[in-house]
Amino acid sequence: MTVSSAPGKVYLFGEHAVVYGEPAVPCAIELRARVEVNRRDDGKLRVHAEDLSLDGFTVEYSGTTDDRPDVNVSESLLSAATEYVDEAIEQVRAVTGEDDVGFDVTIESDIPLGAGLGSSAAVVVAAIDAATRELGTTLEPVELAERAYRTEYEVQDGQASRADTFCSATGGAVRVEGDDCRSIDAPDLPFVIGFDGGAGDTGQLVAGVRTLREEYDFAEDTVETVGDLVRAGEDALADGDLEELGQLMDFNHGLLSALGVSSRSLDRMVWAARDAGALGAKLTGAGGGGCIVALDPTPETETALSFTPGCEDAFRAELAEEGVRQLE
Ligand SMILES: Nc1ncnc2c1ncn2[C@@H]1O[C@H](COP(=O)(O)OP(=O)(O)OP(=O)(O)O)[C@@H](O)[C@H]1O
Ligand SMILES: C[C@@](O)(CCO)CC(=O)[O-]
Ligand SMILES: [Mg+2]
Repeated sequence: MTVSSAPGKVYLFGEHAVVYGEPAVPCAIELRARVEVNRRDDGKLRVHAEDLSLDGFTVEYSGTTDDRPDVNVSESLLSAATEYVDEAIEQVRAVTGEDDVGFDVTIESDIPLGAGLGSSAAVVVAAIDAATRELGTTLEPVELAERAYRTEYEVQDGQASRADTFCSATGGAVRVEGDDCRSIDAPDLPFVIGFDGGAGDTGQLVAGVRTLREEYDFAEDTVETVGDLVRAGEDALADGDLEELGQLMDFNHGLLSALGVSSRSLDRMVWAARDAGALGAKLTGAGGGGCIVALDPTPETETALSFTPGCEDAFRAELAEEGVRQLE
C-alpha cells in the first residue's frame, strides 16, 4: 500500500489566460486530496471515490468500459467523473513502462469537486506520486508535475496549463508562464473563500473561452490584458502591497466575467465580499460556479459571506507550504 496527499489551490491571478501563455500566480492551500493505491496483478483499475457521486451513488468502478458504474447518467457525465484518475494511471503506466499493471485506488479529499480549488490537479498529483512509488519508482517533483500536467492536458482536450499541477506538486505560491514554472515568495495572504455549493467543468469552460477568443479580437485582447495585470501584480506581491493586490483581483474578476466564466452566484459572493470591506475579490479557477477568493485580514468578509444567500460555505484558507506529501 502506498499513500500520498497533495493540496488544492486558489488563483491570486491569471486563470484561463495562463492556458494561452500568459503568466499566472496560483497559491496552494491547506485542503488536501489523499490517494491510496495497491498494485493489482490482473491489470484492472478499481477506483473507490467517496466524494465523487453520480446520480446519488458514490462512484466505484473498474477500469474497463464494460465494467463501469451502474448508474443512469450520460456517457459524458461518466467520463467527466472518471477520466482524470484513468488518465493519471495511464501516465503511471507510461513512465514506469509497466503497461499492464492495475491498481486499487481509494480517494479521500477535502477539496470540493469542480469548484475552482484544483481538486483535479490534487487528485492527479497524489495518484501519480502514490502509484509510481507503489511500483518502486520515485519521480522528482518536476517530473511528477509534468506527468500530472499531461494528464490535465489530455482530459481537457489539449487545453491546459501547468499552473494547477505544478502548484499542487510543489506547494506554496508559484508563477507559471508557459513551461516556465517557479516558486515565488509571497507575503502572508489573508485568503477567505466563499463556496456556492456548485461546480463547473474545467474542460468545457476552457473550450468556451477558446471559442470566444477565436471569434472576437477583443476576447484575445482581454486574455492579454490579464497577462499585463499579472505582471503588475508581481510587483505588488514583491512589495507586500495587499491593497494593490486586492484592487488587481477586482480587475481580474471583471476580465474573467467578460470572458463569460463567472456566474450569478459567483458575482453575488464577490460583491458581498467587497461590501464587507475585502481588499479585493474574484472567482478562482475555471469558474462557472464554485468558489471565490477574497483578501481580508479582518473577520468581516467571512462573516458577510456566511450570511450571503447562495453561499453555502465560507472559510479562511491558509497557504500550504508543502506540496505533495508521502504518507506511507
Ligand atoms: N475526490 C475526488 N475523487 C475522484 N475524482 C475526483 C475527486 N476530486 C476531483 N476529481 C476529478 O476531478 C474532476 C473535477 O475537476 P475540474 O478540473 O473540473 O475541477 P477542479 O479541479 O475542482 O476546479 P479547477 O480546475 O477550476 O480548479 C472530477 O470530475 C473528477 O474527475
Ligand atoms: C481555467 C484554468 O486556467 C485553471 C483551472 O483551475 C485551466 C488550466 O490552467 O488548465
Ligand atoms: Mg481542475
